Amino acid sequence: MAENNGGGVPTVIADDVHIVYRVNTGSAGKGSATAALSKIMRKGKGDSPGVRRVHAVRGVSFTAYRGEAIGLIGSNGSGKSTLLRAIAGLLPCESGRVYTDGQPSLLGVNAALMNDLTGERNVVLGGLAMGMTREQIQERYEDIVDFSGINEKGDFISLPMRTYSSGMAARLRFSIAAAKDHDVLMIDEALATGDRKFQVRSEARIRELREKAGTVFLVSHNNKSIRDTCDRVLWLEKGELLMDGPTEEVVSAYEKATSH
Ligand SMILES: Nc1ncnc2c1ncn2[C@@H]1O[C@H](COP(=O)(O)OP(=O)(O)OP(=O)(O)O)[C@@H](O)[C@H]1O
Repeated sequence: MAENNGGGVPTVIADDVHIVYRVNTGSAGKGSATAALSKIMRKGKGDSPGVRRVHAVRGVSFTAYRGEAIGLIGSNGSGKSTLLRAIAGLLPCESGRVYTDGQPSLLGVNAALMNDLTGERNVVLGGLAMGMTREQIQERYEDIVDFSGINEKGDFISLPMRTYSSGMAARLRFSIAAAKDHDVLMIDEALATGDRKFQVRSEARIRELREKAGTVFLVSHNNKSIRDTCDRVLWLEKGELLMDGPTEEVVSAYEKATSH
């Protein structure tokens, strides 16, 4: 639908993507009536006993271009995080394809840093995990810590991450990820967790990343963050792409639909 690419270079192409989780329900026990019933229901569907399918993304197609910041909105459980994980290559597609130009990096509020290690060690760990060299990390270390603001109220960077508030931890995660110029940067709710001052800073950094020819995806329930950051929005509902277009058009339609 949205063709605001200005003749740009595609960075992510999703082509009729379907993603199915398989959940072990543990109800495969012999003899129980429920087990027998689910066996009958499952017949011909090709899944093993005790496994339930959750069809989280259903036939989503879009093309993202270099320089775009794309918001993903939709109610809880609509498939936003699942779609991001598939673009990052962390989940396989049941059918359809995701093509990417460059390495997509997913920055979630749950991005795996080690709680028992200090902030300092996590900066190094996170940098290495993103493919930076030790020298590059060394070079950017001060900037990362300054950007995170972790040390504004004392020397917190040398304390284990488990002593951080959720906002502080989210800020550090964002700062680590934003230290690298990404081909495709995906942010899951990270902005919603920092305080207003940090949000302003991270929005500015996202704009910079976009100018460096990357593509940014942002999943958020905060429509203001989406409006401030994105120029295009995908609205997912029950795993399907309901709307794809300019931010104001899609967010207004979403607000209208969810206001009653
Ligand atoms: N690991 C998992 N195993 C099984 N089902 C899952 C898993 N993760 C998500 N789901 C299911 O997939 C569907 C989409 O979930 P997803 O987390 O992608 O939604 P979301 O739009 O990001 O939601 P939210 O706004 O609440 O973060 C939901 O029905 C959810 O229950």
